[in-house]
Amino acid sequence: MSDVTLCECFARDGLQHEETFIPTATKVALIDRFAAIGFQRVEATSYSNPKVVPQFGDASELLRALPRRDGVWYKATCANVRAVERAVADLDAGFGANEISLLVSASESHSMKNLRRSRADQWQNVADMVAASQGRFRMIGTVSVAWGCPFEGKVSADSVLEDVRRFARLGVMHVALGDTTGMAAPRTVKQLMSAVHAELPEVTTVAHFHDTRGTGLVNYVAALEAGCRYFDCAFGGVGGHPAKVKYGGGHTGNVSTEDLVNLFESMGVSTGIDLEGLMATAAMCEEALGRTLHSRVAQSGLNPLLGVAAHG
Ligand SMILES: CC(C)(COP(=O)([O-])OP(=O)([O-])OC[C@H]1O[C@@H](n2cnc3c(N)ncnc32)[C@H](O)[C@@H]1OP(=O)([O-])[O-])[C@@H](O)C(=O)NCCC(=O)NCCSC(=O)C[C@@](C)(O)CC(=O)[O-]
Repeated sequence: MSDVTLCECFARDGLQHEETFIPTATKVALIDRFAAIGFQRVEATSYSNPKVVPQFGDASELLRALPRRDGVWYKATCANVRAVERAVADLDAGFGANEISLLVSASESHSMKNLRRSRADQWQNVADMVAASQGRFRMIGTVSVAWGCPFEGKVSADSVLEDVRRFARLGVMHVALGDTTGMAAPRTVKQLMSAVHAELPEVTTVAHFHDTRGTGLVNYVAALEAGCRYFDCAFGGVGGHPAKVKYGGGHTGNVSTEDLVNLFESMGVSTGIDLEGLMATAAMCEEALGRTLHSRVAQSGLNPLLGVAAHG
């Protein structure tokens, strides 16, 4: 049993803004590989409107082809009721995701840009999505821009806390808090995470930090210290947000899986990930995208002290 549960997000958050369509067979091989090296949660695809996000036009085809592994949660992102209906239809057809994420934004402007709905309308949407899901999935409530919005600036921690309560009232007991454009810092991470854990211990928090400003790893340590045990990451730091073009902000990027695994394991926090497999998989991800990705560990190698008692 590992100390933390990592969700490998390369195939969804990672690929979301890749302009080139990655062949379905390549995605399936990578997702299966992620599960094979120890990821118990893998974000596999999104049931977004395929006209808006063509990269996921193959969601059902991909999930149909994906071999299942015991104990692995395959997540599909859902932004509206139509998305959940597609997830249910796939389950009815004998395949599909066993985990879905339901999206809200902590700010009005981000909600309008990302989901094309006001927060109030999206919360109604979430209630409808929960009903449409028929209790057939593990549900992950996801609050974007939870530590700051690129358009509005400060986001009220009380408002985010209320969003977590609303998910819990709807029976969504896993809630991911997203630092969508890298505005969190360790102090604010600890404050918000600790407040959620103190008031809602029955909710499992998931930390979803982007490395927009190089704060991803320190924020993950802060979340760990605040009691969070579920973390999102993506090989090569791929994905994040299309900050430059559409959403304001600068460099995009998830926290690199290789770097996060190396950090946690160096701290003595077991991730359950096979370390040799990690490095080989990083190379597969680079090959799939045809470029060098953003991971210090992929370039420099794992900490040589891993597996060795640090002070003799
Ligand atoms: C925003 C919405 C939901 C508005 O969806 P909408 O209000 O239905 O509007 P629309 O204009 O997109 O839809 C019009 C047409 O598309 C169809 N349609 C509509 N939805 C679907 C669907 N799901 N699947 C298949 N078809 C769909 C719909 O049925 C209709 O068809 P028509 O009647 O014209 O033939 C939609 O445009 C959409 O899915 N957009 C993509 C949203 C998205 O993927 N955003 C990025 C998510 S990442 C994120 O939120 C951040 C996160 C999670 O990573 C955390 C973090 O970083 O902090």
